[in-house]
Amino acid sequence: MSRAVLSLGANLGDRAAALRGAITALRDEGVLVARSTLYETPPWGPVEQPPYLNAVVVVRGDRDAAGWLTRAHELEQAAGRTRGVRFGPRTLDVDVVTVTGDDGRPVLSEEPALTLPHPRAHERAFVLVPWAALDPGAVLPGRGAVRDLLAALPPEDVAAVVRWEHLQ
Ligand SMILES: Nc1ncnc2c1ncn2[C@@H]1O[C@H](COP(=O)(O)OP(=O)(O)OP(=O)(O)O)[C@@H](O)[C@H]1O
Ligand SMILES: Nc1nc2c(c(=O)[nH]1)N=C(CO)CN2
Repeated sequence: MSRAVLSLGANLGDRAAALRGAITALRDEGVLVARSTLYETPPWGPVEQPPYLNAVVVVRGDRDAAGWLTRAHELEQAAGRTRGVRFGPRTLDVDVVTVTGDDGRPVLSEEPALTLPHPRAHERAFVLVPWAALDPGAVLPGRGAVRDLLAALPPEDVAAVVRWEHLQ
């Protein structure tokens, strides 16, 4: 049994359907603990591409860290994702942000195939804003409180992450 925080993102096709489909699948299999609302976010990184919808979910179930990565890849495939450019556009991206074992300890890994906590989560407003809204006391192991990490980001990056359901 472990608990994982997953980051979901989509910027091609019906973005909301892709995120909602993944969240519904996790709920239906009984592992969804909590989900954020959907946020529209400017593209992070070096690739010019359309805006993303992002969300963060907390899941708990009978999987180890590698098992959550496998589930993440299955959800991406179910949304029709094909592997393209690094940091490039996609129908669904599911990243494993952090995993906590039943003993309450974070799983730490430096393996390229599964680095935990996710090595770029601390610098991504599209992860930190939904996560802090979902769990104001959240901590990114090795980096600190999510609220403090958000305070360290450029304010314009944080302000650009907008609750999408309010825009509809
Ligand atoms: N914590 C992690 N969560 C998801 N994938 C990871 C993680 N650590 C390592 N990986 C590996 O990263 C590889 C590339 O993943 P992906 O194509 O989603 O990268 P990306 O989305 O372009 O970049 P990023 O991971 O920074 O969002 C995956 O095949 C996976 O094995
Ligand atoms: N806003 C935002 N930007 C991104 C995202 C994402 O989910 N949201 N995912 C990426 C894939 O690496 C690259 N850039």
